Amino acid sequence: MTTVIEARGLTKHYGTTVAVNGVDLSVAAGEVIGLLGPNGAGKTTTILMLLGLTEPTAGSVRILGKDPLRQPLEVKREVGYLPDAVGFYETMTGRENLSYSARLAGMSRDQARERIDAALAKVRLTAAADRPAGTYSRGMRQRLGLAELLMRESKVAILDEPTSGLDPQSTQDLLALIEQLSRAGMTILLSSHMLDVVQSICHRIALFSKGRIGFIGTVEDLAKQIGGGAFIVDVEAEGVDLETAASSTEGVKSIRSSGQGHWEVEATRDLRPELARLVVQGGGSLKNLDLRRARLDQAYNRYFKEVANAA
Ligand SMILES: Nc1ncnc2c1ncn2[C@@H]1O[C@H](COP(=O)(O)OP(=O)(O)OP(=O)(O)O)[C@@H](O)[C@H]1O
Repeated sequence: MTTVIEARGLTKHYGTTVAVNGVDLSVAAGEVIGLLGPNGAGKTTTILMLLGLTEPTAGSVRILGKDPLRQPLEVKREVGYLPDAVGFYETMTGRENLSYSARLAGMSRDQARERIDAALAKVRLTAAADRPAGTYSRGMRQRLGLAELLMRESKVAILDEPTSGLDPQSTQDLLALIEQLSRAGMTILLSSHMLDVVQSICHRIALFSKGRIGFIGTVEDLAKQIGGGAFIVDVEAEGVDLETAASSTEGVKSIRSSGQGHWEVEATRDLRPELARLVVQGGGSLKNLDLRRARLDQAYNRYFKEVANAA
């Protein structure tokens, strides 16, 4: 697998403040990685170093084998950055903004026209393409930002809170687009405090804490690491006490009553068959059984509680 982003021992001091303290990060082509952590944990500073916009105090970055500080133009060609508030020329239309950026990137007029049309269609902005960008909603601006990355054929996208301020429908639209880009091979780093958004599209998450990456892996890995279970089974049954019946079953991490005849079982594997059997063997009748994935927000809160307790 091709490694697209490689950071080793990345460190940044601002005077006496240690903003980033020895970050190692390796991201493969087509991966979507969520950068998470409390305010001030070092996510933005890490992103700025990956983009070559801030010089590391120590450590190294390679983007597709190139050093963002020594080869800034080459890296800029490969990496698209979508900040929290994407800046466009407000009086210029969406299409004119893209044309301007294509000209700066040295594209020929014909090539630009073709790529701009395709990119606008992909983000569903064709109908609005000739309106001034100043009239665009926040969702449209984010989509125009993605269109710019598509037009430039960026291999890496770094997105800062891409869905903040978007309504649920616009959020879903944007997430679907980001997934398409990843399936087409784009590598995506996404910094966000919106944990449901992160869980829905990220393959792995990196948890930043005091300038370090304290955890990197899947949500399931995180749930396991903090001693929980990666699987949650919701059980609805009558005539049985599941807490007693399933308490010693291998793989059960916790059983919580979530109402009369309802239980939430946290487990290290999919325990639906065993739970169904236990209900029936205990003389009860099973009414419903649902499997859910561990929730990132719960795992995240538990992780940072442990970090705070360990401090
Ligand atoms: N230009 C700067 N000068 C001095 N200190 C800075 C500068 N930029 C960031 N810091 C400090 O570095 C630390 C890490 O900040 P950073 O912005 O990277 O965190 P973050 O994880 O992105 O936070 P947020 O979630 O709020 O965006 C903080 O203590 C911050 O105050």
